[in-house]
Amino acid sequence: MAPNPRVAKAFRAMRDLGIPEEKTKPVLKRLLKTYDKNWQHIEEENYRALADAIFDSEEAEVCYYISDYVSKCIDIIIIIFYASISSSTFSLAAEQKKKLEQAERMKVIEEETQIPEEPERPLKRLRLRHQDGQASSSISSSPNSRGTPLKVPKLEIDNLPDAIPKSRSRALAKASAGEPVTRNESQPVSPQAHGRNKGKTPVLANTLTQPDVTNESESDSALRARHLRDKGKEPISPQTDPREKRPNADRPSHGVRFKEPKPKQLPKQSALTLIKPKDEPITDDASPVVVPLSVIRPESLTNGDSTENGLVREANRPQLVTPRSEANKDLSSSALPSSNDTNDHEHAIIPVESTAKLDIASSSSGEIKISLSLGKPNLSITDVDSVLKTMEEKCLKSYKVIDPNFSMKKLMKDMCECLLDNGTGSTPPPNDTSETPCAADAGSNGMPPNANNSAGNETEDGGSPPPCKVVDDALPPAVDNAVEDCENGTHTEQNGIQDTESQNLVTVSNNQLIADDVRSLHDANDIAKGQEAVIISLVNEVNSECPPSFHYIPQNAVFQNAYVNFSLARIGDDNCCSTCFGDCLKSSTVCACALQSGGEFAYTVDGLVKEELLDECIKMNRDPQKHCLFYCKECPLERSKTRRLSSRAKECWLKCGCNKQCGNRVVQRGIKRNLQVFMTPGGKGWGLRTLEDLPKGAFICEYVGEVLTNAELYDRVSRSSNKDEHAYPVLLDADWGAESELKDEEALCLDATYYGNVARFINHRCFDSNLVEIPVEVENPDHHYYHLAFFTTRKVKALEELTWDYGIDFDDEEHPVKAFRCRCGSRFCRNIKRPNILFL
Ligand SMILES: C[S@@+](CC[C@H](N)C(=O)[O-])C[C@H]1O[C@@H](n2cnc3c(N)ncnc32)[C@H](O)[C@@H]1O
Repeated sequence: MAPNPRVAKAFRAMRDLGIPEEKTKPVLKRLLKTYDKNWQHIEEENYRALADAIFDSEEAEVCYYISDYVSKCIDIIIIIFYASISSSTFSLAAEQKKKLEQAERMKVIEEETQIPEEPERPLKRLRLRHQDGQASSSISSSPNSRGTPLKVPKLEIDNLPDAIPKSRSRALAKASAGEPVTRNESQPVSPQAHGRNKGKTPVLANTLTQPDVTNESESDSALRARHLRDKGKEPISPQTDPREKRPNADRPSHGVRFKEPKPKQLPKQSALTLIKPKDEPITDDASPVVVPLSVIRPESLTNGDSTENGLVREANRPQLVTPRSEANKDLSSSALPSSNDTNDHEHAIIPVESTAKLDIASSSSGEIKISLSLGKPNLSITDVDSVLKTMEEKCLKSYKVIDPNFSMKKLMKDMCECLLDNGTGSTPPPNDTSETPCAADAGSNGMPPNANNSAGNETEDGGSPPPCKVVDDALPPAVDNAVEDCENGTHTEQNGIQDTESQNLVTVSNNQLIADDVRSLHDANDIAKGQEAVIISLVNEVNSECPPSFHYIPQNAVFQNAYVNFSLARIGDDNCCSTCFGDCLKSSTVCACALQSGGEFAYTVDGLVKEELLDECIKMNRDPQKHCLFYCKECPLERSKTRRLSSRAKECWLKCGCNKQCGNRVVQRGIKRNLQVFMTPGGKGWGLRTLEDLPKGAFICEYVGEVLTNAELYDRVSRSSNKDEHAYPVLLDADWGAESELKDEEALCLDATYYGNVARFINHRCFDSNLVEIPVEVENPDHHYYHLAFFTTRKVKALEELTWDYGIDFDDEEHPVKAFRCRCGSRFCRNIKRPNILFL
């Protein structure tokens, strides 16, 4: 049968549009049926009805694909949503809910895309295009569509909700296309999650985890730093006021309060949004050069303007402005001095990290240049300000620098000033008139108003102070206020300056730059912070060195393992004078406590140590071989002799019937003399001096510190980065009661490095020191633990430095605490290498 010419014409028209006959045929059949074989409707507008009907049938197919795809995407989003609100694995309920929702959606989509058996006038396509926001166009007039077969439309991924990151969208697209998805595309890892969960969390969970903003904790490196800082420094004895403990994040001390860094605010997101992935996070460990800094200033820097917790309010604190501040204005562009400059410059190379090198150079004109070589050849930093800003943020985050005015520039300026101030003395002095007087500056010579000033500025030897070796004589009075310069938190040990005369080279130890600690705050008006019966002031008339960082404690505190048991039950009747009344020294009967020290009290009614005991102790100190043959392992006889000869005092205590003013309670009543911590002019660092004339045998102070076992001390010293920093720990070795030699885990010592009293400032003098230490039993009849009390060996004039003989063997290379180069100035100094005289 010949084909109907109208059918053939319709096929041709559709072919022209790229629609093959087999697609046209069924649709045409349906249309003819629909229009009751009314060809007019079909042929109108160049077969528009037919073409639309064909497109609609194709679109229905496409819609199915789209709906399927969208539903899969929604599924994934729902999975994400559920996973994000519950970090645990999928719950069954969630999965069920998801499936139900999916089925619901599928139903709706299917309903929407169903082809009605009897289609209405096919204009839907045009309407859809309008809805898409695209220009309405007739299929015949659209040049693009003309002849182009319809394909499965590409999913417009970029139009998915904004919060879906592109990489994730790409992953979705790839996944749907059956392409492999890369790890980065599948894992929008938050910086926190990246570091924490690396290699641990399943990909999906990792992808979905929101960053734990509220729990953002210190970086590992900051924690490590704090751990190291606090290690070995926290006495746990109940004797110790817990507030005195080193501050840490959990337990802020009264002096310093750490402010946790505020977690970064994330943009607000709805429940369904995902966190945009970031590039590899920069971790705290990333920076090779980190200078942890504390900017807590000593209270002494203020004129009483300290806040309740002891912090200094920056705004009211006068700023140091010196001409030298210009020196570091442009650190980035300044080149280090050439080797030709070496005569004019002091030059220190500080190893910062294996690949990085910090270089500091100073010129005699007061210029300081700091350069940092990172060992990376192609590094170019053009914007120093942004580097400084980043560093400030880092300091705030990692090192809890809490001062809002903290600035790296200021820190570097301070560092330069410290370098100049602590340098060789060849650098010009600060020419600054804007410095405010130091709180400690109680007079031109540092004497407080009530001090007996009559004695003049004598040294122990009776002469004037020796010319200062480190600081130029020409230093102006401004350096009296040097305590103010300590605001950068760095601290230079006098010993850190090596051989300044010989090579004009300042060697700066690493830990001068790395303030490993938040400084304990010192009140220069009273370094004891009111914990002693007297005020102990602090002055520095010599240089700008800061008082060392330590906690002042008026009584010993057990660090950890030391066994110091003060139970009343352990004090027998023989060890106390329970029947005494008032002042034992005035009693007519010999008290039990006196019997304990050979039938006589150790003190006179004037509160001085009796001459015999004093002389015995002095002799013992000066010639231990002769007077105290202690610790002869080979010879038990010598050992017992030593014990018998051990000179000591025994004081009344809690079980005694006498009162607190009893003459046999000298050491336990604490410091009574007018003392001052001062910077020695002779290169020994800080020292202690008396501000009043003292008689022979006067009690000065006790050596107070942490009570450690020997084993703990060795451990502490060997772990310490700066072994020299230890304030010369003392061994409590007058173990006159022990039956056998004490093990290192039992033997005790005192370390005043981190916790101590004013005695930690007493310098050593060989042989003829004006103080001698006497073991004093107070609470503990075991004699395994006792108090080490200092008494004057002779009359001492006001302003004389107080010294004691540490008993150092300067040739003992094996001692855990390294001996210093002695500058005691004594004629009998043991550190002077004398030529061996050969007697023939
Ligand atoms: C107990 S501390 C005394 C206070 C110390 N000068 C300070 O500035 O903190 C002991 C340290 O002081 C220094 N020192 C004490 N006597 C010294 C002396 N005769 N010569 C040189 N340095 C001395 C040594 O650095 C020693 O390690």
